[in-house]
Amino acid sequence: MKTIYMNATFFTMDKENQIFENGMMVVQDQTISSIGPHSNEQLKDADQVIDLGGKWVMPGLVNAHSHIVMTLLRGIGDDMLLKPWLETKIWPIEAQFTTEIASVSTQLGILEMMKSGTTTFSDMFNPNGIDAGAVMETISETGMRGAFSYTIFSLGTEEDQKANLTGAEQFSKAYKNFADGRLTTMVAPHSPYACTPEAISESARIAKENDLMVHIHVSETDFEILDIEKRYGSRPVEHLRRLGLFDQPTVMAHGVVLNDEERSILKQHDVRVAHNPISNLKLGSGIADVVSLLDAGIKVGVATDGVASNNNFDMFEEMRTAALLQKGIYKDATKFPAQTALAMATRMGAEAIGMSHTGSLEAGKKADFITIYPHDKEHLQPLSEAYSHLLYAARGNDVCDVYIDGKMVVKDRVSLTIDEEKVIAEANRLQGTLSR
Ligand SMILES: CSC[C@H]1O[C@@H](n2cnc3c(O)ncnc32)[C@H](O)[C@@H]1O
Ligand SMILES: [Zn+2]
Repeated sequence: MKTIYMNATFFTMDKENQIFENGMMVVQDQTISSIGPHSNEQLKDADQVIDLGGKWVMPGLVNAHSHIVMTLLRGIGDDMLLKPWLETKIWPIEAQFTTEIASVSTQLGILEMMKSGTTTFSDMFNPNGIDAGAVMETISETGMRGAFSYTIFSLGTEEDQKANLTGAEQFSKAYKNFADGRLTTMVAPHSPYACTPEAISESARIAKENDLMVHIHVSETDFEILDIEKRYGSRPVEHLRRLGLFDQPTVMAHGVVLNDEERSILKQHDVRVAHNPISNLKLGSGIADVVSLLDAGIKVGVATDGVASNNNFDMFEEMRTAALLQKGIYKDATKFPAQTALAMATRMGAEAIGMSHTGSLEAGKKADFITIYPHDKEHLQPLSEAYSHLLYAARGNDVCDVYIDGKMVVKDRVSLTIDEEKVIAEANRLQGTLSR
């Protein structure tokens, strides 16, 4: 099926950052086959021609680190530091989760992600009490692209830990390249503080044997650095390197507390970073030095973390915050230009999570894109500065239509794959069943 999208401004977010005003994009089945200026010649053999009526089109956003199953915990445990937040609030409530709660949380979270322009996500979930396969099926039905990773924790008895590792290995294998390759898995040890060295080494083994990426929280707070140094005699990055984790392609969430030596270890091992600026601010963890990460040649993606520490999945807000923070900490407005922030939330973010088949509008890439109708929106005028507006002025609810794998999943801000009313009602009912 060959579909042509025309009469739009296309922001490719490719390496050349091309913009085609009154451009044309040809999609063959799930893949972009060409993009460029308007051509009447191309129109002749199309099965379907879609006139986008002057909309802006950009690649779907890539959220490099989230916890979709926690969506029902939005607003619970505000204004706390990471350690007490996890230990006294989040983990006790997550212990009450059921498959139904996890599925509804997931639908609500994906609904919010898609409607604010995210088409790919890389997620870690707490598997306790839930049928992870059923939640993966739920994700598949929404049409979303991404990786869903079963977290490895060294909590509970030795038997619990063994069962957790077995569960993670089975899940990662069973759902690798799922839903026609739209969904996959990673191996996800929670963090150096919630996993024993044995669990980290086992994670590396599972990733190696199954050719999977690793996804882990690292160097999020000063406390973590002191804690790991005290327990193991080295800082988290060196600790994980020694355990062989970085011999597998790894994406680490946070990287707030890093020094030059650690950045050089990360670069040597091609470890990528998922930058979560709002969660890091809200949990009082600090501000990652993204300029130094990029200067060191490390790939960085933008991420929201879960909505219990954000408190939304709006990637427009996230990338703007990322850019403004770097300018602020460096006291230099030339740092972190719009181009860098937009690349991190699209193409570079996709590369960071090992999904370089999406993240830009280029021939050969998956047809994952979003549209914005700017003409009736005051905050997106004057139209001539559209590229600037995408970073500095736009917000998630400006997104009009969303396409993943060439398939429309949101039309005029209405989901075509999720029953919005039902999910919102269920989310409120189920949240009321949790005791806090
Ligand atoms: C990794 S499974 C998901 C699990 O991790 C917990 N969590 C959420 N946000 C953070 C964060 O910023 N740092 C560490 N751990 C976090 C939460 O229990 C999630 O369910
Ligand atoms: Zn997280």
